[in-house]
Amino acid sequence: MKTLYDKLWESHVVEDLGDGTALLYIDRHLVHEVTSPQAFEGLRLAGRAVRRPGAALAVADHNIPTRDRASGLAGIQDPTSRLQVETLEANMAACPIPYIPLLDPRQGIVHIIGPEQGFTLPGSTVVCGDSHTSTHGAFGALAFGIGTSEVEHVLATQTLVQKRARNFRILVRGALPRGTGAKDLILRIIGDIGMAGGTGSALEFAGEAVRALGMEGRMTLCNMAIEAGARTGLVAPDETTFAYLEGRPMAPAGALREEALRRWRALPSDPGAAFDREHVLDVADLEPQVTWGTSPEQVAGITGRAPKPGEAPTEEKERRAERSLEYMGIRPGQALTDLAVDVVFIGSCTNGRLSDLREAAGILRGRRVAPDVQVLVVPGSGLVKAQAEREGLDRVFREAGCEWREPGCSMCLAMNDDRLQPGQRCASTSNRNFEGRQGRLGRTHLVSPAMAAAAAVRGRLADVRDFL
Ligand SMILES: CC(C)[C@H](C(=O)O)[C@@H](O)C(=O)O
Ligand code: SF4
Repeated sequence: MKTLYDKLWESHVVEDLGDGTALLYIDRHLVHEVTSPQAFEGLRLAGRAVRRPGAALAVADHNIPTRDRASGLAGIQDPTSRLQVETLEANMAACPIPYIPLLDPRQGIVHIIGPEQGFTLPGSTVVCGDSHTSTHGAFGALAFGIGTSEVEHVLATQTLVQKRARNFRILVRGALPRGTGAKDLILRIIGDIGMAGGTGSALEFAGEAVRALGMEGRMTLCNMAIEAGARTGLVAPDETTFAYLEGRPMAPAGALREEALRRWRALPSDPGAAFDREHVLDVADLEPQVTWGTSPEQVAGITGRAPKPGEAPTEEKERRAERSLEYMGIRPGQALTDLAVDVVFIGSCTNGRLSDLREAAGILRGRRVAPDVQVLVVPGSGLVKAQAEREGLDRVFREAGCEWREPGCSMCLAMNDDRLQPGQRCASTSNRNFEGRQGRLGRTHLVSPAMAAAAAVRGRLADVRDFL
């Protein structure tokens, strides 16, 4: 009896190296501009070629502006940012890896375009020089982030040495209550098990609440598995997965699809397979979640308060909470709905997909953004943007007073023009809230798209259930 993870691992071992490590075959490799330049340089210096260009897919996403795209590379003001994108373009011109250029309608965040193109498939190994590669585990793929030297290794050999992870099942009972979704669920899970709770493990999300999620919600869960310290996140593929993949440009079709479906259906963990660890939670009472600190584990329900001295379970957590509150400009015990926001960011590979934009638009429709709040809505890809526009979501956002931008990582991290000013407070649908993540001295509260929209309207962190 095997878990999904065991099956994925065992079917990709090229050679067992002992000590729990093995050389794995890598089926798919996503490439972006930040972690690939040195890898290509390394190949050049060693006189090596890319082993299987067709197994890779490249796109620029982190350093690109989300406005005035028409000017292309020339529109990138920051020299380091421009150099990274230029280098990616030069590397792609010199090798046959499929590349989605900046002005291509399919351009977008690497973790959004992979699934969208049908590049990410159940049963495969997927790597990228990016920690949030775990996102692709939502398809029942073994997907994990790698470092730049590993990017070079995969380019050269299509293999990678890995250490086998422990099996950790997160079993989610009950149905997600009104006003909550995948983002609230993963924030709650990280709050429960902690930012190091998943260390050395593959987190398999299971249970009825996970089955009920669409692919986009499952991607949100797996995206943040890494924020619980896990190697990767997984959801067993099922009919929802197969329906999502049907007709995608790079997914198997016809007889190949039939053959693939037979294999994919054998992937889920066998009933009774042993997990090294299990965490069970019931979501019947889950509230919309919001982080109050500078780690995703520092999270509470929106009706909650910032912690008071003496409330943390350990001395170390107490000190961390104290420091976080100081950085965040929050008084101990302050009600979270007291906190006024300056900026709202709706986007990222956590929550920049169509269902996320629909969710946010559902709250903003017919309402206005509070005065002096800047709201950035950044679709995760050009295809998400086009579909949102067909549905009139861009109008909903614009009429409410939001800015409708071009796809990219944007304000998820301070690597492009979109960033917080020192001291600004932001309700953000992204995945990281450490100090300076969205800009020097910026203050980030991680929330769902619906909660971000509610904060935009109220001008403070707000309970989205008041808007339903
Ligand atoms: C820039 C990149 C290497 C980084 C990552 O690995 O995750 C980024 O995507 C992030 O989210 O911090
Ligand atoms: S959207 Fe954010 S988390 Fe995702 S790849 Fe870009 S920077 Fe990393």
